[in-house]
Amino acid sequence: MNGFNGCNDIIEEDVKIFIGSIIHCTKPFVLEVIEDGFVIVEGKKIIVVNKNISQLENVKNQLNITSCKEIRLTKTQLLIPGLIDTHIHAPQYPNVGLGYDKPLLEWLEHYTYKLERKFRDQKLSKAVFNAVVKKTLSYGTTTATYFASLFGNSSLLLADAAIQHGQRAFVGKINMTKLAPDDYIETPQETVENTIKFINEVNFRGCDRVKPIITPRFAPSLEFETMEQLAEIARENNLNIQTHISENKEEIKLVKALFRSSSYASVYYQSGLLTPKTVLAHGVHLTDEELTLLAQTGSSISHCPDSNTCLKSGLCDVKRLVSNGIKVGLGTDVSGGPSPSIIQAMRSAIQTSIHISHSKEDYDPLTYCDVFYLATLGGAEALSLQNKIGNFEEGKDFDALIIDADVEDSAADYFVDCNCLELLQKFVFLADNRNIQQVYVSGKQVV
Ligand SMILES: Nc1nc2[nH]cnc2c(=O)[nH]1
Ligand SMILES: [Zn+2]
Repeated sequence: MNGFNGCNDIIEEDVKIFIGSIIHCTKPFVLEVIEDGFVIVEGKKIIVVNKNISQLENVKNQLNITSCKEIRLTKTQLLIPGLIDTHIHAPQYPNVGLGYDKPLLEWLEHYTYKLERKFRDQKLSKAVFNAVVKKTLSYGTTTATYFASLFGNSSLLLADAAIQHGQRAFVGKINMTKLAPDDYIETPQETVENTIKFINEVNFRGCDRVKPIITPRFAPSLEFETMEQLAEIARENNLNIQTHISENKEEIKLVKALFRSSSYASVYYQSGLLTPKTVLAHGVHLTDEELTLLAQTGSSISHCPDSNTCLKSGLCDVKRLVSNGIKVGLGTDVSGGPSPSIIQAMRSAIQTSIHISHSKEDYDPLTYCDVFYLATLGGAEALSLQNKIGNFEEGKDFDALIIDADVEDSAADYFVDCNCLELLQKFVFLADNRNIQQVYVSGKQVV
C-alpha cells in the first residue's frame, strides 16, 4: 500500500537491500566497520542491519521478503549515513567565494545584508534556493539547517525547495530588528507576528522532513524582550532554535556593551534561548563559564571551520567543547565559508585541529574518524534528531549515501586496493560530489 505524508513523497512500502561495506558511528566518536553486511530498508525505515552477508537469504525468508530491490556495492564503494550541515545561509549562496577581505561585522554590513535584502524578490529566491538545495544534496547533505532571509514569503520558497527536491531540512525565517539597513529589519512586533505566520505556513505543508526553526540572527540584531518572546514561541511549539555565538572578538565586545552583560552566552541563557534543541554557530571564543552554561542547558555548537578561517574569526577548539560535554556538529556557514560541502568542512575541521595542536602540549588533533562522527551522528545529536537519523540503527529513517573512490575524473585516482577505513579516509581527504553516487533521504533516492 502506498500513502502520502504531506510532501507528496510516496511512502514506498517496497523493500531495498543494500549489500556490501558499511561504515557508521554507533555512539559518539565510535565507528563501526561492517566489511560484508547488509541493510534492509522498508519504505523510509531501516528494518535490519546485519554484519554477515551469508545470513541474507535466511533473513529474507524470516521476514517473508519475496520482492525487493537489491543494491550490491562494488569493492570501491561504501554505504555511509547522509551528511548533516548544521549551519548554512541559503540566500548567501551567490556570495560564495566573495568578500573575505573583511571581518565579521564589516562583512555583514558591506556584503551580506546587501545581498540578503534582495530576497524580497520571489524569482531570485526561487532560483537561488533551488540551486542551493540541489547543490548540497549532490554533495551528500541529506539534512540542512538553513538560515533563510528576513522575508517570510521568500523563506517559504526555501522550505518548498527542500520539500520538492527531497532534502531533510530546518528552515528559519530570520529575526532582526536593528543594526542593519532600514529596508532589512522589522519592528519587534512584526518580527514576532511574521515568525508565527511562517511557522504555521511551513507546518501547513505537512511535510515531516521539513520543519521551521526559530532564528534570531544574533544578539546584536534584537532587543532582549524580543529574544524572550522568540524563546517562548519555540517552547510553545516545541521547535528547534538556531543563532550565532562568540564568533569574533569585536562581536563579543558589542554584545557585552549592548546588554551590559558579563558574557555572550548568559544573554541567550537569560532570554530562554538556550535549550536542548538550540544550535549555536561558531562558539570560537567561549569562556569556561560559558561552556558550563551550554553543557547544562544541552545546547550544541555548529563548528564552521572554513568560515572561521575565511572571516578570520579564530580557531575553534572542538576537543575542548566535547570534553566539556557539549554536542558538536559541522556547518558550512555559506557564505562565511566558501564551500557548500560538508566533506570540505570535515577536512577543514581536521586542519584547524592540527593548527591548534601546534600550540598545545599533549593535544591529539581530530582524526578523519572523528570528523566523520561530527558530520553524521554528531550533527544529528546537535539537532536533537539522534533518534531519527545519524547512523544505521534499526527503526531510524534511512538517510544514506553510496560513495565511490573509483569514479572517472575524480580527485581520488584509484590505483591501490583499499580496505573500508582507507576508502573512508580517501573520501574525507579527497572527495567531492563526483564521488557521491547515490543519495537517499527517508528511504527515497533523491540524487
Ligand atoms: N558567519 C556569520 N555570522 C553571523 N553573525 C550574524 N549573522 C551572521 C552571518 O550571516 N554569518
Ligand atoms: Zn552563520
